[in-house]
Amino acid sequence: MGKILIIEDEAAIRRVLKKILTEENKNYEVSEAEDGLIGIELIKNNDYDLVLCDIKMPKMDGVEVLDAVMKIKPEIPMVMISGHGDLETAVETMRKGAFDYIAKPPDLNRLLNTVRHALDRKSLVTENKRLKKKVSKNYQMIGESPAIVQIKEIIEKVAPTEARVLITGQNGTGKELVAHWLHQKSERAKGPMIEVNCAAIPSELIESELFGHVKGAFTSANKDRAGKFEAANGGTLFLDEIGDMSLSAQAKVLRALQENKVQRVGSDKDLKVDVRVVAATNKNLKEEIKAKRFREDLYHRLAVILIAVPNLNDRREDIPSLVNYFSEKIAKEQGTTPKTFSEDALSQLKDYDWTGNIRELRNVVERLMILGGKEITQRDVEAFASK
Ligand SMILES: Nc1ncnc2c1ncn2[C@@H]1O[C@H](COP(=O)(O)OP(=O)(O)OP(=O)(O)O)[C@@H](O)[C@H]1O
Repeated sequence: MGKILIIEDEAAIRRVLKKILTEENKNYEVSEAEDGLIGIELIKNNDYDLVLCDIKMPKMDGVEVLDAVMKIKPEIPMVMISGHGDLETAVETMRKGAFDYIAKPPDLNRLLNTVRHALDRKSLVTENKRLKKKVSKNYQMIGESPAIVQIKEIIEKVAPTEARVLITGQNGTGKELVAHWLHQKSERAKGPMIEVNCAAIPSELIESELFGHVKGAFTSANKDRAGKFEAANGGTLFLDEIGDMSLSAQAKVLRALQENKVQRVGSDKDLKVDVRVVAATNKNLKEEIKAKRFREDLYHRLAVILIAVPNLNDRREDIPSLVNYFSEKIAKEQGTTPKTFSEDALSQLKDYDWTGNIRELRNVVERLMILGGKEITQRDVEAFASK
């Protein structure tokens, strides 16, 4: 990574900059443009990682070039080159989105440092974009049934707010998927999304997992450790299977939600946290409250918005599109071509006796793709779906 474009009308300066950069790093690939118009054309048609741009130039000055780049490729860091008279403009360009500026004549160390930093940031931005794409691909929510459409609408409305959400539904109905959407579509999407499966953590460890601990808090605590609340600072904490959380951990979670503060186990120092909590459960929390296994006050804190994810059996009309979606997904994962399912096969699967778990549907599709014919028929479904 190191495609750099220099936009500068003075040939001598271009030469010096190019020399410094190419001598510094053999991987820097430097191109030149003698004015802003040529520069912008090059930027449109190439993928640069960094642009060095003079401020004072005839035809189109550096500020105009910056404005144009911010519109067409805002992810490219721009480093402005300023002469004696335009230091103020240089500072102004930073407000407009330039990464930094260097003064003429360029100081070697400062130039190289700025270039390195700008390229580092570019690779971070690219990586972030790649991850975001991956995440949004992985978390597609398939289905046009009224129930799914309604859930999508609720997500659109609720995600941008700070409201806490309780997601209910049987195992494998898509609760985690809903939680990811809530995070992705919120202001907090730039921050972390941290997940804790409360059912998978032994009750004696859950508090340390959520709130962290200090060295010596218990026998195996040999150093200070931050908990998930701290890790989720600025983002979303997804407490999955919250119905399985111990009563003493529930009390601490309640305090964290009331005061936006946590204490590491073994410490009495309050740490401020800015976390949105989204929780999920397959249990009926109202019944858990009656049985004194779940705190009612915590329930009311968590369940500002309730999203009940329907069972697959209650939205059978989504099954054909889910089958096609999984067929494509599995084929991609295995490097094969997706199989087509005949109309009869699809309607057979639609009426199939599902447990309600979407993972079960995925497994059936995978089994049919392995065992079935070129096109999956009703006979394939009869023969293999329930085996
Ligand atoms: N509407 C949907 N479209 C596409 N894939 C889905 C949909 N709903 C669920 N899935 C997929 O089904 C699987 C199970 O969903 P998820 O893990 O969200 O369920 P869950 O209710 O959180 O399960 P558990 O209770 O076991 O934690 C995941 O791989 C998820 O991506």
